[in-house]
Order: sequence, then structure tokens, then C-alpha cells
Amino acid sequence: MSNTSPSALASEFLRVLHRRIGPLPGEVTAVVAQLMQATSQGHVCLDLLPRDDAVELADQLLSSGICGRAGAFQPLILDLGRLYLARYWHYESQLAKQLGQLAGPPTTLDHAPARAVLDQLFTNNQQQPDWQKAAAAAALINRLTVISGGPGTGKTSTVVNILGALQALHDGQLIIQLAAPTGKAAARMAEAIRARKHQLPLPPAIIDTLPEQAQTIHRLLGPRPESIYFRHHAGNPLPCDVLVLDEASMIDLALMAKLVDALPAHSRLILLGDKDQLASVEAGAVFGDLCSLRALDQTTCDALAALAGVAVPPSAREAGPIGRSVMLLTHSYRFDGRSGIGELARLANQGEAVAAMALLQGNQFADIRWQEGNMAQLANRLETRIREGFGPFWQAVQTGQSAAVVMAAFNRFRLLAATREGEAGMHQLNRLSEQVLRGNQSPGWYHGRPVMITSNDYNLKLFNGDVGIALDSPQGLRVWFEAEGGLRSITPARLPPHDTAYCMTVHKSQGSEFDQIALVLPDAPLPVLTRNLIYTGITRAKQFAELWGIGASLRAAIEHAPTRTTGLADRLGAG
Ligand SMILES: Nc1ncnc2c1ncn2[C@@H]1O[C@H](COP(=O)(O)OP(=O)(O)OP(=O)(O)O)[C@@H](O)[C@H]1O
Repeated sequence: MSNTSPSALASEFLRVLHRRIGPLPGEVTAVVAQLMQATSQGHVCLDLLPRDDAVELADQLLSSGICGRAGAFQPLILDLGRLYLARYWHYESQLAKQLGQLAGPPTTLDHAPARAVLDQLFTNNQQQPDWQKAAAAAALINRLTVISGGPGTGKTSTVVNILGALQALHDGQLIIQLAAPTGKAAARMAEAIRARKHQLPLPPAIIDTLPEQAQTIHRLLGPRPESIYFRHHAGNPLPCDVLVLDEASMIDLALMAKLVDALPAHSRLILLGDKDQLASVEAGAVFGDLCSLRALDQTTCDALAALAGVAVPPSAREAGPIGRSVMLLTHSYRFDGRSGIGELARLANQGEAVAAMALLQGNQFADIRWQEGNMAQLANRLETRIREGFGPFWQAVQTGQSAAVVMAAFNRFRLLAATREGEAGMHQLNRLSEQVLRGNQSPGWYHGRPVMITSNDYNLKLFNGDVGIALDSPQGLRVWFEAEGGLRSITPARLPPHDTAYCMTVHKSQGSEFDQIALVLPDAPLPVLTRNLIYTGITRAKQFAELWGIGASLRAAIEHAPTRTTGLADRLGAG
């Protein structure tokens, strides 16, 4: 979202319209301001249907000279009872059309070898039904596959098997591209695939064709300087037979539309993500919208049974082409029944605020902890926790360990905040961490300073969300970043915009995991405190998750589950 406030954007937009066509009726001006406000909060459009004055308002909009029906060349579009900025209407309708085509008729598949390779790859799943194998079968049958699952449900393992199966069935000839919204998420996916592919029971010649690199979506599409357009689009499609997108819940409408537009007509698309995580920062909720359509019909269940030998039940509701492409993985291999993190995440996700609170206060799990109090009450304890949590990292920094050792130590613990500003915000917690670790030494650059990049720099190949650590060297301070297959360093002066990174917002933590996290909640129940934020924060921890704050804030957050207004599910459901 832009840094300009929604009201400033709305006034600017209205001023331009006013200059173009003269004064607008008061109702139209008011609804445009509401639309601007809504899009700044991540909604794609404004739903007019529930309003009492929906019919009159639609008439006023359509006769105002600034709003047209679907496809009109106007700044605003009224379609399916929703009001859109033309740009978003265009992205949404184009994406719906192209996803509809992707989800169209199944591919031609030679069943016997497909069955054989699936049996070879999925041998040891104890879960019944084996949704991983069913998801893989769906990915062999369809060109669009959407796989959603929480942490440790086997999304990555399943996709490696899928890629192995596809290459085995195509003699290793497929061009596979791997991408993710952030550099960190791309690096994690590539690392997981590198680690797993050699364990596949497939001939080495096939395994060798599985990719070892993943890139950010921006880099895949080929950014053009000073332009919102990319090098790859429908007129210049990506060289790609299979595209796998990880952390797909973070991808906003505009970027997803551009990405799908750049796919060649024959290509497969596999989206991986966790539908319960926070939606994208920019407008849209594409992954969530797709998952909301999930429904398997009898024909699909029969096809999955025939191909994978997996008996999955048909859904009670009617299944459309998209719904048949959505597979949910529900069993976490990381967080089993004995895991407090898994249980807390489940309760938060289901909106069970009271039970989640009781679980945290009950101390029955060693991997979750609740630190109750307002910021003033928590200050001393938080300082102790910071000293302890970053202890191994700071020790590694001060004893002059290598960048790799320091980086690994840093990834063991992270503070998470709901907001950037405020007493429990990211900046304040970073200041506190620096004070705890360094005393009153002057701020700025220093040996051991961790930073997170906040905007993409294509020349330096540094991307929004990349984390680096400054370390002294004979040439002065260098900031070390993880890079494909190793580490690289850059002088601080060359870095694109960045923040100190002892603490990051939950939004920015998506796509990353840490051994331990401490999520600090603000005292006031702000609108950004939502169920998805709590769930996303908790599930960044692999071993230990700790929540700090007042009970009322946590309960309010778990009960607050706002949805985004978009027309995508309706368009796709109707298709
Ligand atoms: N069917 C299975 N049987 C046993 N272990 C499994 C199975 N599937 C996955 N695992 C194990 O569970 C762990 C998590 O799997 P994986 O990394 O594929 O999950 P994920 O959903 O991609 O997780 P995340 O994205 O949160 O890292 C791995 O150690 C993996 O080996």
C-alpha cells in the first residue's frame, strides 16, 4: 500500500475527476472516498449490494460520467454489484478468465505410468486418506493445482514428489520454474528441494532435471525500470511448462494477474500456501478466494481413486472447476498432538479465544508460554528475554565468528510485532534490543547490526524482506546476506532502504521460520490485530512460541477475523 494516506489519495483522485468532468453529486463523492479507503485496507472493491440505496447509487454512479459497466473505459467500474477502481476490475476479471482457462479440461495423461510413479513416490504415509498423494494425483491430472496447508503439513515434500512424477512422465523434458513472493521464501523452497530431491526413488537422470534454484516473482517476470509492467506478459510468455509458486497467500491481485498473464497457454501452475495466514499486503486475497471455492465432486474423487488409490469423500456443496483443483493438507508432521504450538495455532484459527487463553495459561505444554501484562509491566521481563533470546547470536558476534555462524545464531530467535509504530511496535522493540545488547552506544551502523531490506534492488539482487548482518572486516563493515548456495557481503552505503531487524512485523515474517519467537502485542486492541496475524505469528516458531501482552488484546485479536471484499470467488464460481 502507498504511504500516502487513503484520505489524501481519495481527495487527489476526486480533484482529478472534478477537473475532468465538473462537480459530482455528494453521494458519488462519498462512495469514491469509501472505495479509496477500502482499497487502501486491502479490499479489491466495495460491495454496494447490501446497501439500502444500492439501486439509486448505481444509477447516480453510472450517470456521473466517471463510472461504467464491465469493460467500459472509465475510472470506475460497476460490476456484479461491486464498485471497482478500473485497474482492479481489469486485474480481477482478467485473472478470473485466465484461471478459468487453466482449470479447464484436464490434461491428457497416460494412466498406467502415472499410477506407477505415484505408487513409487508415496510409499510411507500413515495418514488416511493420504491427501498428499491425492494432491499429487490432482496435479498430474489438472493444469491448475492449489495446495494449502499449515506449517509442516508436507507441502514442500509433496511438490518435490509432484515435480519428480511430472519429469518422470515427460522424460525429464519439462521446464520447471520455482518462485515465491520474497527472496527468503524462494531461498527456503530451493533449499528444501535441493535437500529432498536426491532422496526420490527415481532414476538419477530424472532427478537431475529437478530445479535447484528459485527466484522472487519480480525477478522471474523481469522488472523494467520505472515501470509497473514486466518483461514477461501474454505477448512474451515465460519459458515454462510448470510454475510452482510458494507462499502464495502473500501474492496480491495485481501481481497474481500479471503472473498468470505471463504463463504460456500449455503451462501448469501449482500454488502452495497456507490459507489461514495473513493475506497480501496489497489489495486482494487471491489464494484465500481460491481455497474458499474448494469442493470435490464424485467424478474428481473417482479420478483420484483410480490414479492414486486414495479414497477421498466428495464435498456436500457443488464443485466448480476451481474447487476441484484445491487440495488441503491438514496433518502437521511438525506439530503433532503433543505440540502446544500446533494446538494453539488450531484454536486461534478457529476463533476459540477463551480456549486459546486457557491453553496458554495452563502451562501444560513446554513449547508455548504466555507473558501477561501491559508494556510498562512487561518492560523488565522483556529486557531479560531479549538478552537471553539473542544471547547466542550476540556471543557469536562478539567472539568474531564467521558470517555463517552468526547468521545461524540469529535465526534462532526473533521478536515479532503487530505494527511498525507504537510502544509495542517494531521500531520501539528494535531500539530496546539495541539498548539491551549495546547499552547507550550511538545508533547507526555497528558490528553485529541485523537489518531487513524494505524495497527491491534488482541490480544488487536484494529484495524486500532479505535479512543481513553487518560485520567488521579488514575493509570496514560489510553486510552479509544469504545468497544462492552461500553468503555474500555488501557495504552498508550501497544498501537499499532497510530497518534494524531484531524485531520484524508479523507481515514481514511470513515465509520465514525461527526456532523461537516472542510475539509482543500492543496494549490497545488495534484493528490490525486479527486472528490471521496471531496464527501467522505463532506458526513462525519451530520450537517455542511466546506471546506477550494483555489477555484482552489477545482475545480480541483471535475473535477479529475480517474478510476482504473481492469479486474473484464469485467470478470463478460462476465460471
Ligand atoms: N507423509 C509424510 N510422512 C512423514 N513425514 C512427512 C510426510 N510429509 C512430510 N513429512 C515431514 O514433515 C516435515 C515438514 O514437511 P515439509 O517441509 O514438506 O512441509 P511444509 O508444509 O512445506 O512445511 P513448511 O512450509 O512449514 O516448512 C519434514 O520433515 C518432512 O520430512
